[in-house]
Amino acid sequence: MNDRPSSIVPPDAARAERVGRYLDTLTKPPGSLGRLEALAVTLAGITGEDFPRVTPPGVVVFAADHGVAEEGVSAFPQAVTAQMVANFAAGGAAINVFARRLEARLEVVDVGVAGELPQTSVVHDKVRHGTANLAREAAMSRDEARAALAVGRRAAGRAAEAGCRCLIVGEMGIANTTASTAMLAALTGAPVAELVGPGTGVAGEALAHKRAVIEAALIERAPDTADPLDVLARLGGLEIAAMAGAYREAATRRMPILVDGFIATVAALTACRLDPALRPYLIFGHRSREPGHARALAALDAEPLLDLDLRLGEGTGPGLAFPLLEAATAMLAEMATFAQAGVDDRAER
Ligand SMILES: O=C(O)c1ccc[n+]([C@@H]2O[C@H](COP(=O)([O-])O)[C@@H](O)[C@H]2O)c1
Ligand SMILES: Cc1cc2nc[nH]c2cc1C
Repeated sequence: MNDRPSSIVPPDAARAERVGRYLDTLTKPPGSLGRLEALAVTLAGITGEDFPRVTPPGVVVFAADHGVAEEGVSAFPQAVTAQMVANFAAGGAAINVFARRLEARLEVVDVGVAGELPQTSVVHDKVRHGTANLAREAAMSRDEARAALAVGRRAAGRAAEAGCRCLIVGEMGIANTTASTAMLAALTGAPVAELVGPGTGVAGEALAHKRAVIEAALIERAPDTADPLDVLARLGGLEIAAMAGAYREAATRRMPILVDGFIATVAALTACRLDPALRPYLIFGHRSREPGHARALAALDAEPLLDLDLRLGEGTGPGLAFPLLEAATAMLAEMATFAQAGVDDRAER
């Protein structure tokens, strides 16, 4: 647990309740817009506004490399992390496409890519050139984990200062499903066999090898499972730490946070273990195909908005779910009440 008091205030429960009552005055049978109504209530509580605004959204993609890639745990080579950062910078990745449709502010942050990146449109906030191989030694030191958390806090702070009203957090890091699976096993006690999955597409013997690498690392790194920073440092990733830091900063600023898939949810679980006050600020964008995601969501008692068989990362699930948040706020702000529209409500019948 965190040794400092939380900087996150609880959502405004009284306002959320008032908005819930107001929803029942709008021209629809009470509750008939289902989870969209729950979303509107949640957003009112988070923002402290009767008519919350979520536009423009800010998308931050954290990129970092993983030493454990040398164990052959990914279907793609480590160089793809830097190559995809170049693709993000050029505007050609899936998240670029979705962010443009949302008119989102998009920032790509190098928190730990191996090698130097030339792109000027990328925020260079590198803590180290990729983690160490967690199969052989701790992925990083506690100080490096803290530094990566701070990278995330700064990025969320920039999004807020730029006027963003909702934070979408994505990641890019070859082999980060190995780190995330190891962290999730440590944080929940679930067997690796239940959590491990294909990531970018490993199958058959390669998947059995990935499982064995993670199981051995859990024994050899022996993290203190009650200490989330220890789990992060020994088994985690720089982008995973940065995501956790970004969530915390956004919650401190009362911004709703849309969480992506497997890696993003493991980062969210880590951040909630560091500070449980974060949890009400998290809205889960989608259920990933990665098998461990179900367990990570269950650990957070989370029900995601979409289930589209995605397993990409980058913030793409939230990029697709964001229009639901917009619809929830527009419904609240623009629908007529029974009185305004001259529609009989049940009480008058
Ligand atoms: O978000 C997810 O649920 C997700 C599931 C599987 C893979 N990914 C992405 O794929 C990469 C990690 O896969 P791997 O096989 O290299 O560990 C990393 O860049 C993630 O963004 C993402
Ligand atoms: C091509 C590619 C794109 C990605 N985006 C997020 N993770 C990724 C992994 C790969 C391999």
